[in-house]
Amino acid sequence: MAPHAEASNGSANGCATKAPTKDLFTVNSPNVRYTDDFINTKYTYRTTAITQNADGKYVAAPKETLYDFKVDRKIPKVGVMLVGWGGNNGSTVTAGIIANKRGLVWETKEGKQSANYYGSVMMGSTTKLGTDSKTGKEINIPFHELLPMVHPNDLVVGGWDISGMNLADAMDRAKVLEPTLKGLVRKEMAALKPLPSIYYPDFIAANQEERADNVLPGTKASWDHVEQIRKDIREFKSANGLDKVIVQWTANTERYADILEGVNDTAENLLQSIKTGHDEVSPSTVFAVASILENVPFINGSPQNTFVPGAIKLAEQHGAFIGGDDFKSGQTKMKSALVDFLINAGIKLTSIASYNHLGNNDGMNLSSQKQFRSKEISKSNVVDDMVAANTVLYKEGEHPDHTVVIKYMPAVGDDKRALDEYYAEIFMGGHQTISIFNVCEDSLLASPLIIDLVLVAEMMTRIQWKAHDAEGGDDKYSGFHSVLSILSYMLKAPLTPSGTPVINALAKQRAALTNIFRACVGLEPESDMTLEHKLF
Ligand SMILES: NC(=O)c1ccc[n+]([C@@H]2O[C@H](COP(=O)([O-])OP(=O)(O)OC[C@H]3O[C@@H](n4cnc5c(N)ncnc54)[C@H](O)[C@@H]3O)[C@@H](O)[C@H]2O)c1
Ligand SMILES: O=P([O-])([O-])O[C@@H]1[C@@H](O)[C@H](O)[C@@H](O)[C@H](O)[C@@H]1O
Repeated sequence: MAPHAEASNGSANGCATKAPTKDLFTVNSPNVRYTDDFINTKYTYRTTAITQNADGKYVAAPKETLYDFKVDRKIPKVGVMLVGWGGNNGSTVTAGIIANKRGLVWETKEGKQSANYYGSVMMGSTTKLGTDSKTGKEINIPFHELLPMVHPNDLVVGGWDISGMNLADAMDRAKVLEPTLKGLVRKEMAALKPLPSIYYPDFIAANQEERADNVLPGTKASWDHVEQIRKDIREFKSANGLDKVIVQWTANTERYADILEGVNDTAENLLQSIKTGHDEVSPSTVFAVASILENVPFINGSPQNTFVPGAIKLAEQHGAFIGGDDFKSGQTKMKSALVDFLINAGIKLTSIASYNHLGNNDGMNLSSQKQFRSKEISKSNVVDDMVAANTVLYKEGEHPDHTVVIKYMPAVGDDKRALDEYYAEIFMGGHQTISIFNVCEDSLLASPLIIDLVLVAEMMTRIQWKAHDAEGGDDKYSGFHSVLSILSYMLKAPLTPSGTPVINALAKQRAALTNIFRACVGLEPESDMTLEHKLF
């Protein structure tokens, strides 16, 4: 097995498709039917339709839409190919999966530390299944058990990097993990070497050039690059006996690409622009196009506008999944929860100052203005929906002052220092000032998100839906829309289907993820009304 494709878990090319694992629960309902291969549900989606009558008064009417969902229970053998595999996130998540797979325990100054998946919603959190019919107590289950999901220990990891450093040396370069842990995974990591990648210098900071020693010929888009990446994906899948591959961008933040009519505005123009080597097509867009043409999900963990209109249209034409943008790991995750809380508590946030400094290579790349601008955009838009939803506090177009500052300070390495000040108006002219000092070990916060994005994106490839009707054959089923907005909980700037709203409020994002998964097994959304504890 080629080293670059060597499974991080050393898995043999055994049986690619596993039988359904033992389920933690079954749903007892006339609307849910289990077969060996599928969970079939008839689901009533209940919403409230609003109209406005002549005198401007709203009229709210309950609305029901019937869907059939079908979930493939067979858990496939899945590989993830990381673009930027040799980076801090890529090397850290790879070592983390190996450590969990082997159940490693290592010495630290605080004593023994066991491998875990803390920070992963799928692997580290629980969700309420329901209420015990005898005791009335909440029954919570691991989120991962809600649907038949891939286990991250079984993921095969590979990928590309413009730096040819093997993953053991890259792990040392990253300076994220404890030496004792690194020693336990070094041998396996040393056998993992990133595939050569495409490098278009104009899209990332000039300070990245010194590590670019593992690059394919050509410094701007070419169809050879698309074909090589497609070939890499096919070979990785075959060499590891995989059923599926997910590609994820965790490479450097690129500058925004200009949206140009005739260049990247349609799928056809984008494909033609790659063929003619247009210099406004970025490496991340080339990876997205190659993944779409291979029909493997592509997720963008960085803030640049990888998904130019032509790339989105291409994904829709091919029914391929795309998701992004920019892992929501620390400062912004906190912001999307705190702003939601403050505004929904009726507190008028008037100013948000977000500063951070960090000393890793990501920070060095972001010290270049054009790359910082990509990050500033993704970190700034996260409050828009919450502000716009509260017309009591904010007039049309009114919003809090919001500034984002990022500085590169090598000394602190990957341990980013985030300082935030939230300033708000409260009752009768009072003010509230909230200051937060948040040391984020960036790659240890981002790595579980990389895993969640893979697990959820892969699960979505096994969920189909159709409008419920009496006959409705298998051929009527479809996949979810190509743009996987369900991934938004893990992302700063959620990509949504054209014309649909962007939801940044963290609690709403998690509720959407939870309740869509519940619908797929025929369960109602969790409303937290607990009327059983109020009406008796
Ligand atoms: N908490 C976090 O770490 C976090 C949060 C949100 C977003 N991100 C984003 O994730 C990305 C990775 O973060 P990181 O800390 O691992 O950065 P990093 O700089 O350590 O790793 C990026 C890797 O990408 C490689 N690379 C650059 N261009 C490439 C190309 N065209 N093809 C293949 N490889 C390429 C670099 O050689 C490097 O190894 C960055 O864009 C960052 O902004 C990180
Ligand atoms: O997710 P978050 O902590 O808000 O944002 C982080 C930024 O604050 C940091 O400067 C950057 O280097 C990371 O890539 C990440 O984007």
